[in-house]
Amino acid sequence: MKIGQIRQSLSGFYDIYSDGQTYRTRARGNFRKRKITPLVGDQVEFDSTTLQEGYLLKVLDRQTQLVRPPVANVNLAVVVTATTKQEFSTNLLDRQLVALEVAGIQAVIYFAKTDLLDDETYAQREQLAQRYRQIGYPVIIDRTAFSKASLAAIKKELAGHVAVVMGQTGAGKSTLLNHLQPGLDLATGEISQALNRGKHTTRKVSLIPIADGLVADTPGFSSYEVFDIAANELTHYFPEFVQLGQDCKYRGCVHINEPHCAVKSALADGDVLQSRYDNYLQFYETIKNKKVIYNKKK
Ligand SMILES: Nc1nc2c(ncn2[C@@H]2O[C@H](COP(=O)(O)OP(=O)(O)OP(=O)(O)O)[C@@H](O)[C@H]2O)c(=O)[nH]1
Ligand SMILES: [Zn+2]
Repeated sequence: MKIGQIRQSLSGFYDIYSDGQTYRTRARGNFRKRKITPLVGDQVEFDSTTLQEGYLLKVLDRQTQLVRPPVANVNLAVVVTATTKQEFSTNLLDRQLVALEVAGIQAVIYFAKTDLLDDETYAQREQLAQRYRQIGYPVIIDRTAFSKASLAAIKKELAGHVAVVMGQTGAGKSTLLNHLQPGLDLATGEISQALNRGKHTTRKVSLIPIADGLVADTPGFSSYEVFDIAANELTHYFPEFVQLGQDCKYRGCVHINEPHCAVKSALADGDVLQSRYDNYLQFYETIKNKKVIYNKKK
């Protein structure tokens, strides 16, 4: 029995990386009975006779689990945010950040398409980047898109992590992945020619080693339509509110109507971003009314 990590899943085969080797395996039938679908990123126990023939025996406990892309144990997400006036939205950015906080996944923000900005807009984005850094989120922004420095900065963040790239349609996720890994043939929705039995297309998901980290080659979607939390918990997922909230007069203050609220006074002093607070209010109301949050910009 060996232990390894699923690095690729395709048509019922699982490629498991263990001790410098990749083993192709199939899952034993009992997985289906137990309703466990092995996921790329899973740490697993397996048996193998050759590199081509083996059985996946057991999926070990997961740290995290994403649905889109279906990857386990992701602990970092690169949030690709297009910065052009037409596309940029702090609402979308904050929504993704909250979803990641809820999932327990670290976020790195990448500001894309900076080459399309005029100087004034670029300066605004840079200022905003600084504010997000103060909250604790690394932000990668460079006047030159895909500069050596910005790619190196992303690679540094990826080191030691299992990561996904997320962001709106057209934000620049695939383009970024291709710059991080030149020659990468993004395989989203690819039909497996050797293995497809003609019933339906097979989605391949794999984790590719980039700069001492692993990145899912399938970008994720940002459409976390609803936060699976109660409205009064939302404050826990705004890191700057967590810290400030310790000085609110009322325990369990949600920073809306309570007097002597440290978050609201920091907002009045300009120490909390107005856009973050506005988005907080909007998410709060949405969760409270149990409405679905739809993406405004598609
Ligand atoms: N000028 C400029 N264009 C970019 C940049 N990044 C991406 N683009 C362009 O934006 C368009 C969308 O980029 P993609 O990488 O396909 O976006 P995506 O996020 O993968 O989109 P989906 O696959 O639809 O989710 C493409 O035409 C890219 O060439 C950038 O930094 N600067
Ligand atoms: Zn408060």
